[in-house]
Amino acid sequence: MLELKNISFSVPQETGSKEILKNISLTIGDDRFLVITGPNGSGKSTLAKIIMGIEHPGSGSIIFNGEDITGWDVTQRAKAGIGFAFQQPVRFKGFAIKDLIELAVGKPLSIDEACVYLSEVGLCAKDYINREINASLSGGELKRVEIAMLIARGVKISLFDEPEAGIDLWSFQNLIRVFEKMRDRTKGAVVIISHQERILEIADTIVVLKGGEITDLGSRDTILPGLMQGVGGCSFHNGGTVF
Ligand SMILES: Nc1ncnc2c1ncn2[C@@H]1O[C@H](COP(=O)(O)OP(=O)(O)OP(=O)(O)O)[C@@H](O)[C@H]1O
Repeated sequence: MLELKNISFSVPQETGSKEILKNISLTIGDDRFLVITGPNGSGKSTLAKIIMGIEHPGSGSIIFNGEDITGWDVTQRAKAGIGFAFQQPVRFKGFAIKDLIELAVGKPLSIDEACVYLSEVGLCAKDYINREINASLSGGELKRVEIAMLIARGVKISLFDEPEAGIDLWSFQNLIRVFEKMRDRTKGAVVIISHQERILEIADTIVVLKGGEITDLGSRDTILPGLMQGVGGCSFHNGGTVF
């Protein structure tokens, strides 16, 4: 369980400082599928960076399974089981997909063992296992490889910042299926930052950030109808995209 307690974060500006997150308190329970949404600039990515340890809060504390990890860096948090998928997946030159899966698991694997993780994310394993991580892989394929790595690492919290960014509708539909499977099977929490209605629809819990504050938090069934009607912080709805 991850607890954010009264988290505030500011950046210095010429005219003083700008408060980006204001007194955020949020508990992310195990086995929860939580989606954080809100308008552009509301502080979602900053909150993700605070959870990862890329940024550190000016005040407040972060407790992970009872331990205060506020001062921990990215590596310490990664080792403790907080995994992160980048908005633009990293491409490692000269690395095959199998190498990445082995790196994630932390030991050599047989082809069959490595293939299990690829099958989990809907990639036909034999076509991919020896492919190099390079520009020949589509954005959707790269994202699925990243998710396979998080599954292989067995992280306790998987964090995705706008996984829909830069992928086509077809790949997006496949990604949704992978997330649905992850929600049903993965032990541990999944936290997704997204504007997409299709992702909000599979959330257990939705958190709405606005102006650096949590303006709404609750189950999908209580929060989503308000978002879709423009109540509770939604200012714009267009083509399946909220906000
Ligand atoms: N290092 C920084 N210096 C100055 N301003 C910053 C810094 N980091 C973030 N901000 C500002 O803080 C606000 C929140 O940014 P953040 O990226 O967290 O928003 P977001 O909700 O993820 O937005 P989006 O939906 O557009 O990705 C923005 O106004 C951004 O310009």
